[in-house]
Amino acid sequence: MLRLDSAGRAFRRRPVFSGLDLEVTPGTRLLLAGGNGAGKTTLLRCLAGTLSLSTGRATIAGRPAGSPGARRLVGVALAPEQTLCGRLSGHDNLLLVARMRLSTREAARVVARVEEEFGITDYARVPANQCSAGMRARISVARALLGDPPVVLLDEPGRSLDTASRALLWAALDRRPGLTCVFASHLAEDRTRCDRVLAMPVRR
Ligand SMILES: Nc1ncnc2c1ncn2[C@@H]1O[C@H](COP(=O)(O)OP(=O)(O)OP(=O)(O)O)[C@@H](O)[C@H]1O
Repeated sequence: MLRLDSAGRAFRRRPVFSGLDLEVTPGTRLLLAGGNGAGKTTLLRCLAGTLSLSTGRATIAGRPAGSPGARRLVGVALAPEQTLCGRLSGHDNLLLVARMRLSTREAARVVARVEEEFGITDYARVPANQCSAGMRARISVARALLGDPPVVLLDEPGRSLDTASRALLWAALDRRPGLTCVFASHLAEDRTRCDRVLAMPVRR
């Protein structure tokens, strides 16, 4: 489902990671582990296609990461507290994305589903910039799951979430056993939630 071949990314010639080979089969939950600066967010951004690799290749179901074909397959929550349009309600943020992919009726249906799953039906009615960081994170993660993409990329999804919200997140992922999930986390409990761990060393 997801593949890296000799993948590397450098900033100003300083490599963050290099020579990375990885094959992630459908339905796998892969945890990116590593200290601050190890390159977890950088790798997620390269898979999402918002940043390009310096060397090598990343593909999603055989399509180059970042290509329209790959983007259609991927739900993304990177910096989940910060990526909503602040003046729109959470509900409208969700609808905006759902309508890019789906008919009006289908968009309304999938938005209602994730709002219920994440318990955000009520506060998704106020402007996102009036929501707490945890509320925004819940909306962003819900947004990544809109329309059940086969792959989701989540950057520290539990960082701002309380215990109950984290339980909602994992329950939502558990309801999607075929979903391929790549997520970064510093939370020890998340090691029990994944099938594989990619340990990324911090390069000095
Ligand atoms: N746009 C950028 N320009 C220059 N250097 C960058 C840029 N983005 C990231 N880096 C560098 O790349 C390295 C990896 O950063 P990254 O954010 O991927 O780490 P991380 O593993 O996600 O860290 P954390 O656990 O703190 O979130 C760091 O040394 C960082 O300074």
